[in-house]
Amino acid sequence: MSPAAQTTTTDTPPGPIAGGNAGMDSEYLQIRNLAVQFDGFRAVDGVDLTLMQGDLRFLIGPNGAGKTTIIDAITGLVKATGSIQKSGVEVVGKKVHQIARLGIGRTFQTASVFEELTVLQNLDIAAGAGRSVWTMLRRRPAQIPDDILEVLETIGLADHRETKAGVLAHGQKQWLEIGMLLVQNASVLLLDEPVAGMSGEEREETGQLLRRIGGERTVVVVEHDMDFMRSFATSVSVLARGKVIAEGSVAQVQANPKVQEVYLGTAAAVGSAPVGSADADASAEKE
Ligand SMILES: Nc1ncnc2c1ncn2[C@@H]1O[C@H](COP(=O)(O)OP(=O)(O)OP(=O)(O)O)[C@@H](O)[C@H]1O
Repeated sequence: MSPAAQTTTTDTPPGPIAGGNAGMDSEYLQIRNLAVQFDGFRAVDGVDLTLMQGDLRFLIGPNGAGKTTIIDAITGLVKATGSIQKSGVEVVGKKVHQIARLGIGRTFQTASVFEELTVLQNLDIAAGAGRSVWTMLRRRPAQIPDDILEVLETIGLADHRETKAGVLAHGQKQWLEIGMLLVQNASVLLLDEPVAGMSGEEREETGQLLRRIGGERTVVVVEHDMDFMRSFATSVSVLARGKVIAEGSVAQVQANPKVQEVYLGTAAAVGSAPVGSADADASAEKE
């Protein structure tokens, strides 16, 4: 069953809304004055972001704006300065595995699943602790832990749990990768171009999946697909040359002259062109 087909009317957590939906006790990510340099080049240059649980935040901006580097900095893959706090705990300076243990997970532009293993085995490995491959292989379906069964339903792959990941459709691989973060109990999910290369139907289903998981988590989506952003973002931060140049609702950023300038230079453009398109990049370079 596809994720989109699984929306329930009872016990459905509140969906994402701008500013978050979980009140004072919610998880959050607070980024202050974040900077990343590569040989003196400031790829990320003094970025502040406040990301609340229940706010489905999109990070957009032309190619090279620094979006992926911000995700790399949050997850410890590149050295950064400044502060990144996850619910009060400082992340900058911690190692990749320590950051993952804090509940911060990410996906990559190309899905990184174990192609030779089944969907269930991939989720089992991601869930990790104490589950040997042997236990996993001998286990009967009834013994699948509840948390993994729930995630299989959430990502729409319950009927594919014995399918090898390598033969899944492109979209299903991305959903599996998101599922691998969910079984690790990641409360902050950083998704790098999750719908790149997907069909229209897969995009819609992915958006619905993000809505379902985004109500209870902090979800940040780096995306070039403007239609997808308009359909599912509850808030948007726009980056250009390593800096946040605008932030707000979809309507607010689309109406922002700085954003229009970074893209094609007209109001119509930011409403229609995919960000990062050749025209948009040419325009950004002319600034
Ligand atoms: N490891 C690296 N070494 C040197 N420069 C890098 C490295 N990683 C990224 N950069 C540079 O940093 C800048 C920001 O790159 P980044 O990938 O974060 O941009 P982006 O906004 O994610 O772009 P895109 O939308 O094209 O993925 C670019 O100029 C890029 O060339």
